[in-house]
Amino acid sequence: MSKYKYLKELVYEANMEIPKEELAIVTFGNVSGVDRAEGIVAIKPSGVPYHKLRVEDIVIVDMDNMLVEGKLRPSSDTKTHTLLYKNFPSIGGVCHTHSTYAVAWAQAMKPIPNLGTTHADHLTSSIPVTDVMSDEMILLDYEMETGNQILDTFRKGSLNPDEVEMVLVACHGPFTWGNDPAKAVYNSIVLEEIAKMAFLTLQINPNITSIKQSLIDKHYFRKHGKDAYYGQGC
Ligand SMILES: O=C(CO)[C@@H](O)[C@H](O)COP(=O)(O)O
Repeated sequence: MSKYKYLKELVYEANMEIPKEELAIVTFGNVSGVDRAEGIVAIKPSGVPYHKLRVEDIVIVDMDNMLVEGKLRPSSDTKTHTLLYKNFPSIGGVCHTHSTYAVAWAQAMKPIPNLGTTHADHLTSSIPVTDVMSDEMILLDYEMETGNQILDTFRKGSLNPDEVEMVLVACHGPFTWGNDPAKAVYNSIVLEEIAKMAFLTLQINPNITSIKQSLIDKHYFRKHGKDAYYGQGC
């Protein structure tokens, strides 16, 4: 029996949420989880349709993307996942999907503006989008450079990955994370709904740019326990 059975099961269950929540079809997307003490990552194998996926198919790699356990190839996005674990120290799970509305915003290379309280409940900023990669980056090592593009986006925007747990990779799609694989998938579900609402809002009223900062603050801090308005009778 694998010493990583517990993590494989967590990651398997999280991956099975992807088709259940209609966040991707066929083999698109992947979810991983990390055991920092063991220095390993459990991740969906590459090219396996969700309906055929089994717990024992989940692949174990080390933090340098070397195979530790598994008969199948790890996801093609493994380098992106491990780079995020190395640079975002408090995350325990990463999720990548091809959910329709989030991918549309990523392909349009537009950040998702904060247009309502549904968005504000989860983050105060826009949902960021990475810059487009150079030809050299694409040809050199697309998946590693995808991770670097995410890190650059957070550095340039002074964004906290513990508060903004999601990003749109330009021309590709969403990556989300959280303290465990299930939370990473939850954030992908939320992101897709916010992306859809924002798209429809702008179809109805293209002149909308964002909502009042006070409404953003009220909802975010009420949901995250630091209500800026406690004691102010609002
Ligand atoms: O976005 C892509 C390919 O464009 C990948 O994320 C695939 O959607 C999943 O690849 P595997 O995890 O099956 O290697």
